[in-house]
Amino acid sequence: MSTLISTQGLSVRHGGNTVLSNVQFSIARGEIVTVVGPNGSGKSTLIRALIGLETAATGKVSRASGLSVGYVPQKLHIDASLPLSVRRFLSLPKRVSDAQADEALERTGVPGLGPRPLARLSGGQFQRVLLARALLVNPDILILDEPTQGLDQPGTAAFYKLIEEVRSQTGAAVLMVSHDLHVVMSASDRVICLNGHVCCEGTPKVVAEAPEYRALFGIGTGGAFALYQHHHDHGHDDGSASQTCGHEGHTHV
Ligand SMILES: Nc1ncnc2c1ncn2[C@@H]1O[C@H](COP(=O)(O)OP(=O)(O)OP(=O)(O)O)[C@@H](O)[C@H]1O
Repeated sequence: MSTLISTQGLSVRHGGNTVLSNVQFSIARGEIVTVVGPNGSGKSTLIRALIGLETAATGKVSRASGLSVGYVPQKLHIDASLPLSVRRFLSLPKRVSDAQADEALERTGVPGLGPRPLARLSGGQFQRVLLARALLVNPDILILDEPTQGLDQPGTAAFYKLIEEVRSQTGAAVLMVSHDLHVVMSASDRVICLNGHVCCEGTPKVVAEAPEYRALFGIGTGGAFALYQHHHDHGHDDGSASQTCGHEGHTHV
């Protein structure tokens, strides 16, 4: 398996706070990996570090040479008065032909939106346009930070189906941050549960059964209460080392 991006002992600080500590991460061609974790657990920071938007305090990030990344950020505020059409937006920052733009919009299920003002799209249409723009760089890896934010359940399910289609058509790896736990569990090859460090990771099944995951997300008998009292002295089925999982009073999502 060829690794596209990896980190070795990555720590990131914001001000005096260590937001990520000692993260080992890697993603290979064609994999769908999802990062889950409570609010403020460092998910966006990890994503941003992977694409070079955050500086490592310790450790490092390695990217395959010539890697093409299609990135959909968590937030993109579009001024409602900005007279920017979908078509023009798709040509930022790099110009694309009408044929390429049409194909990308077709592929993401929103054909014909080109002339529409970007600021007046629905949430679901906007996410699909963002995905179309990310696909235009012919990515080796698509990185999506909470791509279904604000979408209803059918919209969310349709979006993940689309992501899977893109993966099977292009072979691109997909790295997502998500709060849609149920969908994550069915749509990902691998799940990483983050809480300032990697609490647990593995196949969706392994993670769903991991005590750290269940505690963080309030699943099972202990629920949210277990957040404050559970222990992490256990081994993992996948042979990875035991980890300690510190909590700073996060509530579950
Ligand atoms: N630029 C910054 N300056 C200072 N602190 C920051 C900055 N960016 C993030 N942080 C802090 O780092 C921590 C992790 O933030 P991050 O956005 O990575 O979390 P997250 O897991 O993506 O959260 P959410 O689920 O709420 O989107 C938070 O405590 C946040 O306040």
